[in-house]
Order: sequence, then structure tokens, then C-alpha cells
Amino acid sequence: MDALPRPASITDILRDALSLRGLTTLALLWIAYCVAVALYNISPFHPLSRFPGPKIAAATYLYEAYYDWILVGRYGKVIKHMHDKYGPIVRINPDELHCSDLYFTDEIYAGPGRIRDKWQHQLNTGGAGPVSVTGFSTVPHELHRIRKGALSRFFSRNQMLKLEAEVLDMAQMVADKMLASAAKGPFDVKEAFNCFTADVISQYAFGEPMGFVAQEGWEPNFATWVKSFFRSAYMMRHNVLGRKLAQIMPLMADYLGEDVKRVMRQMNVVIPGYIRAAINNPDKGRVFAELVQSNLLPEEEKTMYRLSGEGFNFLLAGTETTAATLTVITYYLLAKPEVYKRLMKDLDGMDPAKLKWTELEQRPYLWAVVHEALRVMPGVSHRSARIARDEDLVYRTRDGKKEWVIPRGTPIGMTSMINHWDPELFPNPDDFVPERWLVDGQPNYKLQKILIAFGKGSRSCIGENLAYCEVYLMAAIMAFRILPRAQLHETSVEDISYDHDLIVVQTKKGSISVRIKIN
Ligand code: HEM
Repeated sequence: MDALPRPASITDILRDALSLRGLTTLALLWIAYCVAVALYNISPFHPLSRFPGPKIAAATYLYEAYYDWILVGRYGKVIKHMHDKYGPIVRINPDELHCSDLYFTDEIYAGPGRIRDKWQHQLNTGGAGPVSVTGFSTVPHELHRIRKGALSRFFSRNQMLKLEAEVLDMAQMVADKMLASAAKGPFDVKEAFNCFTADVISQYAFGEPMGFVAQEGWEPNFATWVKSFFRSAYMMRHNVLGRKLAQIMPLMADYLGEDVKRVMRQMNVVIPGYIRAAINNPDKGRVFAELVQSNLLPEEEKTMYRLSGEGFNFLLAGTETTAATLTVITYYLLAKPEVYKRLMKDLDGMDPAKLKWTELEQRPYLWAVVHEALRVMPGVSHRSARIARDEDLVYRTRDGKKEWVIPRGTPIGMTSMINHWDPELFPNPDDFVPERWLVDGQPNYKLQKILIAFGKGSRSCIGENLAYCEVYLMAAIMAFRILPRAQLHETSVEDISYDHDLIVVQTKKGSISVRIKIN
């Protein structure tokens, strides 16, 4: 009798699979699978098939990856061209839509009463580690509400009014340091503002400033270190392996270059250290000392890992953003003497030693300058999608001729760098024109509601009041104390103009930069 064939062992199967023929077969199967998925994506069976956009973008994520990862942060401009060609709603990748109509903002970015999830594909940009468990990086609406709910009261307008004197002191210290170092030659004012904003938020959140204003010179500062974080953003989004490696990054940080080492040290050592100190010294401890006592946050949400993520995120979100707005204000006040002259007339009668945020925001022209700066330099220049989990959204074009039903569960977003350039709402959008924000010399609050610099709805910026407080006080101090003695140094509008993004605006040369010289 013939012997039965021996069943293949695991070793046999692995050896066959790893042979050249096996590997070729696996690769072909994988390619066939990808082609099948791409064909489905552009077929009439896909729920987004009726939405306009280039077929290649609808077919595969490789198109987005090519512009954002390989060409670095260039997909924003491609999306803008899609809108020019296809209209206000476009399909920008297999699963995501983009809307260029600011009148639809409140539907996409709805308030807390309507469920809006974030989308993991976009959150992958934040990589791994403690920052991935922050409120900002939370996908589900319900968990986000718990996380943000516990933090919101620390950033209310009333709370910021109590903090105002500290912000003013820090702003005056920055101005003193600028004047004291005038003889040392030109410097990048953006770096000075990075020091200011990082010290304000760390003093408030942890009970002590990080010491950037007090140090000699303006660099390095927190923004210097997090550049490596932003640089890796799109690689992280499109590269699973990169994300996996990032999980073990803290163990490898010492071998990955100075910036990565420092940013890892901030996230995993310095900030947990501040938080521990804050908790041990509740009188000085402020946000984190109170947060660990708060019964709004469940105990399992109070781990050091998660708290240090939130602490790191305050610095990440609250440093470069506000500094960029202040930098743009400084640039235009120096580049456009007529704007500066009108501003000084508007600030007439104020005592630069006793500035008050609530009085400054009542000055219409300053209000207009601040909002025009937020329009052209919103903190986050990358799109941020929301998912209406359980409702279809209905969009009607402005002329009322076309209606789109966006199926529930579809990620859809907007991009400030596209939507703030809507020529119907902001004629000649490339020009810096504070006057566009005034009606009969008074603030146009209706137009302000349209701005998405701070995002909108349940996921909007938690630090908006702090940012306004910092911007009004620092801008006024610059106008009174620094600008009468300052000139731009080897700086043109190109140095603050959007070319691409690493989540935040990048110019052709990299980060925005405005060099000034004080006499
Ligand atoms: C001009 C200054 C600022 C601008 C333009 C800005 C802009 C934004 C935007 C657009 C978002 C929403 C991001 C998204 O949709 O994914 C956001 C979120 C956030 N911002 Fe800001 N920001 C500024 C200053 C600050 C400051 C000073 C802080 C300090 C605490 C801060 C903390 C945060 C946090 C924690 C979030 C996440 C909120 C959440 O839980 O959903 N931001 N910011």
C-alpha cells in the first residue's frame, strides 16, 4: 500500500514562502489586492463615488502621500487646485472630503451637542507616545468630552483675566530683553515670541517658566526642539513602520540626533518632572496640581503618561501658534508704515506701562490688525477632518443650485490656508488689509465668526482666550516700546508667506522668520 503523503510542516510552508518564487507570488498577490481596492475606490459602489475630484486621489492614498510625505507638506496647495477645478466639495483621498465654503463650518465643526469624531488617519501625524493620548489626539467624541471638559475651565476668559498681570509682566520682560540686547545686532523676533509664549504657558500650567526669556539670547527654545517632531509628521501619517519605530523612540533617542533627543527628553523626562513638582507643591502647582484633584477626570485618566502628554501638548499647541501671529503683526507694522501710524492713533491715550487686555481689545484698529494677522497666519495650516458619526450632512452651494449629501461616517474637513483666501469674503486675499475687518470704523463681529484660525465647535482651540490675551498685550508693547526704534533686517514678505506646511506654516526657506534691528 502506498504511504500517505507527509503533511507540510510549518518549516516547509515558511521555506516555500521565503523562496524567490514564494516571495514573487506574495508580491503579486499584494499588488493584485491593492489594484482591486483602488478599482473599488473609483467604482460606482464606493459611497463617495459621486463626489468630484481627481480619480487618482480617490483611488489610492499614495497620491496624498506623494505630496505630503515625499514632497513634504504640499497637499494643501493640491487641494486648493482641486477646489478651483471641481467646486466647493471635493474628494481628496479614498475616504475623505474637503469643503472650501466657510458658510458650512458650523455643520462640519459642530458644537458639543452633536457627535463629531476625529479621524485616526490624520491623528497618526502626531506619532506615538504620551502625545497620542491627549484630548487633541482623541478619536471618539465621548472620551474627548471627558478629557477636554476637565481642562476647559483653566482656560476660560475669567481665568485668563486673572492671569493677565503675569502675561503682561512676561511681555514687558521680553521687551526689556530686546532693548537691552539692541547693540548685539539683528535677531529673529519669532524666536523671542517663541520664548515668551513657552514661558507663559509653562508658568501657568506647571507653576514655573521654562526659563527661555531669562536665558542669554533667544535660542534654543521649545520650538527649536519640536521642529524635528513636525518634520516627521507626514512620514508618521503614511508609514506604519515609522509609527511602530516611534513607540521605541525613547529607547533609541540618544542615537537619533540632538533635536530628537531633546524633544524626547522634554516629553518623557522634563515635563513629567514639572508635573510631579506641581503635584507635590499644590500652592504653586496650578493647572496640573488642580487637575489631579479634579473629580471631572476619572482616576484612570490621571496617569503620569497621559498628564505629561497634555503638558507637552500645551507647549506644542500654545507656543509656535501664538508666536507666529505676533511675528506677522510685527512684520506688517514695520513693512507698512501707514498701518502702524493708524494703529498708534487708535492706541492714543493708553499708558504702555499699564496696559489692559480688556481695554486693548476695545480699540477697533488693533482688533482689526489682530484678526487680519489670524487670517493670514492661522496657527494650524493643515486640514483637520471631523466625522459626523450618526448624521448625514447636507451641503447646498452658495448659489443654491446644487446639493450634496455627505454620508454619515465620512471624514470631511477644511483648511484655513484655503478657506481664509476666499475672494468673495476676503477680496484680494494675499494683501494684509486690517480695514476689511471694520464697518464704519467698528469691528465686524459677523466676519470674525467666519474665521477658523482657532478651529470651531467641540474640538476648537482650548487656548483661544490665552492666545488673545498674549497677542493683544504683546502687540501693544511692541507698538509702543520696540517698533519706534526698529527696522526690518534682510526680511521680505516671502519670509512669512505660506509655501507648504508641516502642520504649521512653512515658507520656501522653512519656519517663518522676521529679523529686526533695534537702534
Ligand atoms: C494664535 C494662537 C493659536 C491658534 C491659531 C490655535 C489654533 C488651534 C486650532 C486650529 C486647533 C484645532 C486643531 C484641530 O482641529 O485639530 C487648536 C486646538 C488646540 N489648541 Fe490652539 N491655537 C492657538 C493657541 C493655543 C494656546 C496658547 C494653547 C495653550 C493651551 C492652545 C492649546 C490647544 C489645545 C490643547 C488644542 C486641542 C483642543 C482639543 O482638545 O480638541 N492653543 N488650536
